[in-house]
Amino acid sequence: MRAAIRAVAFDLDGTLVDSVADLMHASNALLAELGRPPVDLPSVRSFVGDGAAKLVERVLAATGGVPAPDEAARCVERFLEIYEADPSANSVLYPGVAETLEALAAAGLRLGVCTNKPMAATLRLLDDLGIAGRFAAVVGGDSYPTRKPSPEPVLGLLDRLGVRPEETVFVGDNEHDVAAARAAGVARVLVVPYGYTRVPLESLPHDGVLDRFADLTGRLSC
Ligand SMILES: O=C(O)COP(=O)(O)O
Ligand SMILES: [Mg+2]
Repeated sequence: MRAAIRAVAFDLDGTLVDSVADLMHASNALLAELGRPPVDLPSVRSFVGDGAAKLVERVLAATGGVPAPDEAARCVERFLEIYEADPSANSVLYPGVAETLEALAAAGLRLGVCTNKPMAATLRLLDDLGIAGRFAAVVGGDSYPTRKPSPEPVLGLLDRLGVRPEETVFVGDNEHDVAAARAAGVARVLVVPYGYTRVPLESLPHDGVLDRFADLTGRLSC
């Protein structure tokens, strides 16, 4: 018999929040300080998903090249300083997210976030958008030695939520979410079609596409 679903784990960027405008803003503030040209929204969108250090590396590669490791590390630090100061000025929840989280929490489900975004910026963003209180646990890209597509942060999140993988549905937007959740052994992996995926969703081993985020409430029973 299949275990009943007791928890839902969510990816953040591209799944719950359209955050790319603020990531672009922080990237361009860094580039201006370096005397480099700005990057545009579609480029930044394609750079998101592997955490802040990779995002900055891709931004630098696209605007004149990646500097030596020390200098690149300073760029990541400066980017985070700028981004963490205001990660939500132009970021919005996708349609249906606030209502659906409220309905799931009211139904007694344990909700969690597993993102590759560093924790400090993640907590500030969730707080600014008014949904921090919905989550019983949050795991960021710097919470464990590895990030998604490793299953480690997913398993860490489930541990903090006090649920087993077979009692959990994971909702994400890209190939790292599907790989990490599958490797963690969750009951079901659902994907949203509006996020920042770099590969076609139909090529990924997920269990279904949520055409509307609100459809999630109907997809949690067997
Ligand atoms: O790459 C990031 O910083 C965040 O990405 P995620 O929330 O989609 O995991
Ligand atoms: Mg994502």
